[in-house]
Amino acid sequence: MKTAIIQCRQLSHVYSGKLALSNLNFELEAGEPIGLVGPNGAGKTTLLSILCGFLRPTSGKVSLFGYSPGATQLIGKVSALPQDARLDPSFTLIEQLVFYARLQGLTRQQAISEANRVLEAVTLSDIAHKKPQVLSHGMGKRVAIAQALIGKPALVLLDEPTAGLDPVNVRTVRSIIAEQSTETTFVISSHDLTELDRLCQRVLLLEKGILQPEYATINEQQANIRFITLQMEACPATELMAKLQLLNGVEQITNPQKNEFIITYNSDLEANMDMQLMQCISANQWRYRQLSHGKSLEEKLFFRE
Ligand SMILES: Nc1ncnc2c1ncn2[C@@H]1O[C@H](COP(=O)(O)OP(=O)(O)OP(=O)(O)O)[C@@H](O)[C@H]1O
Repeated sequence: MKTAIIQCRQLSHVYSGKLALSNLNFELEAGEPIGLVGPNGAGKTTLLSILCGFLRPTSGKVSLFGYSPGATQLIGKVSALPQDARLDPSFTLIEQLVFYARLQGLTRQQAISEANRVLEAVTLSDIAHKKPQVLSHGMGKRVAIAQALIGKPALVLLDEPTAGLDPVNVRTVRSIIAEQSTETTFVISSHDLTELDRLCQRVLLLEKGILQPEYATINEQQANIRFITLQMEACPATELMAKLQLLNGVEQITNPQKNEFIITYNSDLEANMDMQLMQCISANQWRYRQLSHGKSLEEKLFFRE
């Protein structure tokens, strides 16, 4: 039986009269990264701060691996990257990482080797002996992630890890998370749904402090009902939808935004729907931009029926 790494029961938080989290109940198991999404002010940072032990909930129960957040038993097991992580300008990167590794109880030699390991994981070994002043914003974020990876924690909480990063750094952070996910479960809060879609199989959606229960996991769907998301170059939407509707197995077509179509189909009736779609597009000399299986996370969360 899988054990819960995070358990929240009737968890609420109020800031001087303002309800930020309302009666959250959920349980998460170790595994693939977990996304935490919601509009500004939804309560994501509040929830992560409670999980880190920085903030005590107003009411309810939270446990990580069976312990209260901040418990000494969780040192080395749980770590966090805050939204605005800061580095000390007076010390080199390796000195700061060694310091944090020592705080976890490692010997000096172990701490040096661990600091080098995490710097390598975020591909910054070449500037290990530089001070933080040389870091770009993206590199600073990667050092902070390196710090969160010290001691190979089982759970890492990342608040907006890619916010404000250029596409190259976003890609690097994404691959760091993907690579480390074999031994660490990440909980990642982000506004970037495309990013989370690539990384996460499971998503928690918060709206005004309330967890939307049906979206605790996003990948459940009836086995034979499948989706294809089709992005087209400019095309006659009404004609395209009418023609696709005639294809064998198609149940429904929606057009949530310009040049984007979601085809719902029954895979028992038509297993090769993508081939059928391509043939229909080609026969009509339309041009497509992208065809992907499934719905995007944005569709699942914000265009739900
Ligand atoms: N220290 C505080 N004092 C009072 N209210 C606060 C405090 N921190 C957050 N809030 C309020 O609690 C609610 C949840 O805020 P929180 O920062 O957790 O949301 P969020 O989902 O992380 O938002 P964002 O996406 O903008 O970072 C908001 O209405 C916010 O104004």
